[in-house]
Amino acid sequence: MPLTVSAPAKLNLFLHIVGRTSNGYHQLQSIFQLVDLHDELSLSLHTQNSIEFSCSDPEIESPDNLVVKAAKALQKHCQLTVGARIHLNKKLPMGGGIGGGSSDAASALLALNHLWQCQLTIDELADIGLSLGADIPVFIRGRSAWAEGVGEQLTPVALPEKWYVIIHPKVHVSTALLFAHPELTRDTAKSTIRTDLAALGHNDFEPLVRKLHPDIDDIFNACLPIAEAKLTGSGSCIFIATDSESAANIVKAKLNQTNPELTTYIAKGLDSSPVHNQLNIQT
Ligand SMILES: C[C@](O)(CO)[C@H](O)COP(=O)(O)OP(=O)(O)OC[C@H]1O[C@@H](n2ccc(N)nc2=O)[C@H](O)[C@@H]1O
Ligand SMILES: Nc1ncnc2c1ncn2[C@@H]1O[C@H](COP(=O)(O)OP(=O)(O)OP(=O)(O)O)[C@@H](O)[C@H]1O
Repeated sequence: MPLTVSAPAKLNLFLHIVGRTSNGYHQLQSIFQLVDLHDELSLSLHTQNSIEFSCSDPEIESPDNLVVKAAKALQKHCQLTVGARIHLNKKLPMGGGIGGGSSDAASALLALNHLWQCQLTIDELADIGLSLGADIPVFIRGRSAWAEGVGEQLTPVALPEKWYVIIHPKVHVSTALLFAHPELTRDTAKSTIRTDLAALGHNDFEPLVRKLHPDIDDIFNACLPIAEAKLTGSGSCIFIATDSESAANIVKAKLNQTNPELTTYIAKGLDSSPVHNQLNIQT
């Protein structure tokens, strides 16, 4: 029987860019909110040391997939002679700033650490994850968190229970291009940990993303009379926070009334990642 684990999505409830590191990466302050939308990974042992990867979406069934990179990084780190067969059931929208690829990689690292009996600590797995992408450590640690540094310095925070309406504009926004853009605001004042920034903070990518992508700007404008909308990560997904599932359903219905073409999801905020429960990891 393969081992099956989830890979949840995240929202950046706010995202302030507060500086730059010497290697060109950006220093952020953000709150990562894990949500109950997820991909699914099935993993089993392979007696040879190859990583056999398949995916429900043929477009990302490639050796470049972050899942394959994560598996190979762990295999190399632990100098293993065994491999794995991994299937990814892709359900999360891609390139939307909800961290799907990063979460898939994190769940692969956590599950393979278990399957291969590597016995690496969460800190060691988070370091391997960070070498593959700035968004991976939060999924390794598996807690909604206040984030600093490039997103790897994480302090778990208890957030009020929320349901989010997530809108996925069918626009792919490049994280690397946005971070490199001359018009990006990079000097937002640093704050000490404040969970009220979940509601009060802004996303420094938003003005630029709206300027570069008129379709996304149109969606923000359509949300205006309904509720406050925010961008997650570098986009393209936009979300609206509500206090209950029924309130989320009402917002979703209103949005779809004004624009039936919109792809919308409802997601509940999570304090901790389902993959940690599935693998019985105590954090
Ligand atoms: C926008 C966020 O999603 C917010 O959570 C993340 O900061 C992005 O994390 P990610 O997609 O895992 O990013 P990576 O794959 O590590 O890097 C993609 C590109 O974004 C830039 N990058 C990323 C993270 C960061 N703190 N500063 C950066 O400048 C890097 O130049 C890199 O070329
Ligand atoms: N397992 C994966 N799932 C999705 N995309 C992947 C995966 N591995 C590699 N990719 C590549 O990464 C690109 C961005 O994927 P992803 O959905 O993680 O973006 P994102 O949600 O914007 O992430 P982030 O918030 O970390 O910037 C995809 O277009 C795809 O080419």
